[in-house]
Amino acid sequence: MANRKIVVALGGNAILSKDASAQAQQQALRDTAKTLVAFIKQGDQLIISHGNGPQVGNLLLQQAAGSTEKNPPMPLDTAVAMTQGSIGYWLQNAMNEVLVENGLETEVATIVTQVEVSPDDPAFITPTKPIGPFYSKAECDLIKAAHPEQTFVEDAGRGYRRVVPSPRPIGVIEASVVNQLVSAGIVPITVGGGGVPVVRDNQRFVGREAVIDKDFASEKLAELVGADLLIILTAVDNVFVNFNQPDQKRLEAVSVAEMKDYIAQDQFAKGSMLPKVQAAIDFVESRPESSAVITSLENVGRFLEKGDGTIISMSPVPSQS
Ligand SMILES: Nc1ncnc2c1ncn2[C@@H]1O[C@H](COP(=O)(O)OP(=O)(O)O)[C@@H](O)[C@H]1O
Ligand SMILES: NC(=O)OP(=O)(O)O
Repeated sequence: MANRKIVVALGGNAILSKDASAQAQQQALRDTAKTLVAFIKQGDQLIISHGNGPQVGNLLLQQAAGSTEKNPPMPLDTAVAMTQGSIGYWLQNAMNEVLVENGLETEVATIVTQVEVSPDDPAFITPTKPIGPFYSKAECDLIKAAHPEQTFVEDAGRGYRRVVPSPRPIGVIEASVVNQLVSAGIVPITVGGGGVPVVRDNQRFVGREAVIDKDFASEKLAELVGADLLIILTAVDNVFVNFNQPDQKRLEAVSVAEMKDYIAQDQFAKGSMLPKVQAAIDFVESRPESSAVITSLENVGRFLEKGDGTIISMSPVPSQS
């Protein structure tokens, strides 16, 4: 089925694996662009979003390392905007290259996107969003001693990471601009890093220091632009119940009601799979004719061909595999 309006959210592995150099991230995004072009080839209207957790954390560290009185570090909302710019540049450049290789004239544009949050969101007092590199316990203790204002958590057995507030998105300021670009046949790259968090202050919007979850921001955008499909790309082909246990079960076509039962059973890890599943449910509930897909970049071909992946909808249709 072509001609769908699709919001696709790119997970960490679409941009960054082990090597955080610009060159390596650009190469990863070239590979990602080769996958995404399949949607454009079959006539879908694509809207691309992406994460920025590792990048924005690294940027804060670079800023802190080089800052002087005359060259102060930038606040977190500005750092999020900076990563929207850098990752957006890499991705639109990669998309341009791959589109030309495929003989397509589609244009791509990155939009610095502001996402509205509530100033009263409890997330501002309880930081949960991991950013930047992983540390050992000893490294983490040293940083905490020097920066008692920073919060760190142990992240799924992989080490310690700084966490920052992650309020829920309630609006996307540039949603109408995104829709106008889509209507003009342009592929927008938007709500990068979850969008720049802003709060309403009478007639204006004011930045707040936080990092919004890109899956929630992509969901909000998908709702606002009236998307047909929300695709969340991550490192796994499917969502599982009893994940990583001998009896793990792959979820394929699954209903919103079933997903809610699994959430109640605590099947999805907080901070990794749970926000993706929650975003998928929120989107399908807001647009009951639509569906949401959680799968990997590597599985996109099989999703397009046979409907493989975890597909969440009100009334699931079994895959052709
Ligand atoms: N129930 C589950 N099913 C599948 N993956 C899960 C589950 N619970 C946790 N995960 C983990 O969540 C990861 C996706 O979260 P994360 O790495 O934070 O996302 P992102 O791709 O956006 O960076 C998967 O790669 C997997 O390791
Ligand atoms: N902003 C955000 O959700 O980034 P990650 O997906 O990289 O954590």
